[in-house]
Amino acid sequence: MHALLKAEDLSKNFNGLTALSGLNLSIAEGEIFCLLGANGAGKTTTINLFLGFLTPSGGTAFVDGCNVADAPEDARKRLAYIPENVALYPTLSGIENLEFFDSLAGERTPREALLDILAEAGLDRDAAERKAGAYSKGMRQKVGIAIALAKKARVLLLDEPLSGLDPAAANGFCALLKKLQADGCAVLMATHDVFRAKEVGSRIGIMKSGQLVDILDADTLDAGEIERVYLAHMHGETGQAA
Ligand SMILES: Nc1ncnc2c1ncn2[C@@H]1O[C@H](COP(=O)(O)OP(=O)(O)OP(=O)(O)O)[C@@H](O)[C@H]1O
Repeated sequence: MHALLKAEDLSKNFNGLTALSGLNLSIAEGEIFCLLGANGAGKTTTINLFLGFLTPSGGTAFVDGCNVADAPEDARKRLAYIPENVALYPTLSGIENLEFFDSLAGERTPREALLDILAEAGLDRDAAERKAGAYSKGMRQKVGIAIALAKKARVLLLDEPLSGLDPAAANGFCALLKKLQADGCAVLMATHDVFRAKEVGSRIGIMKSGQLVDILDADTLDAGEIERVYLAHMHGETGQAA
């Protein structure tokens, strides 16, 4: 399977602190890779290196075969990024925000088609016409997904997109991710939620102190087992497996 995200010996240091050390990882089309790890483990650093927001101290990040450091604009065209808090223009409606981000991505998708995309992301027409300043966090995440859908991004980078969502909103968000996965997207999602990682992930990576110390197959373990392996790594009871 074609790797849409690839890290080769990817590292990042900040003034002597190793935030990411020698990451080797391939994420194929149709795969959701969840990154678990304690605060400061290096998850956001990994995502920021794929986004081209940071320059690697060593190694290479590729998005759909495109070297991010050499061609950050090309790489960014192929991906969509959903942070923990999707920032929208509060005085614009949901549909106006989507129109704006669509134009930034160089698209001119007709308004009706964008309204359909918002509906697909779970935001009905009434909500889409309301000012985004009054949106809940879950509604803003839906616009984030709609931006990704409109862009036809093949790669999704998600940094704790579920934190603070109520169970129904988190469930809806995961269902959308599954749909994108079925369409062949590759997803890298940083999360603290073991249960959702098990539910939505194809593979689960465990990061500790800047290193990917284990990769688990989400299909063969239940959430309790994943949590046990995770905690064993955090408490230093397991050797490095990756
Ligand atoms: N711009 C920066 N300058 C200096 N140090 C940084 C910078 N960004 C991250 N770090 C450090 O790099 C390490 C990894 O941070 P990172 O944000 O990648 O962790 P994380 O796994 O995403 O954590 P969290 O779960 O809290 O979001 C931390 O020690 C952090 O303090």
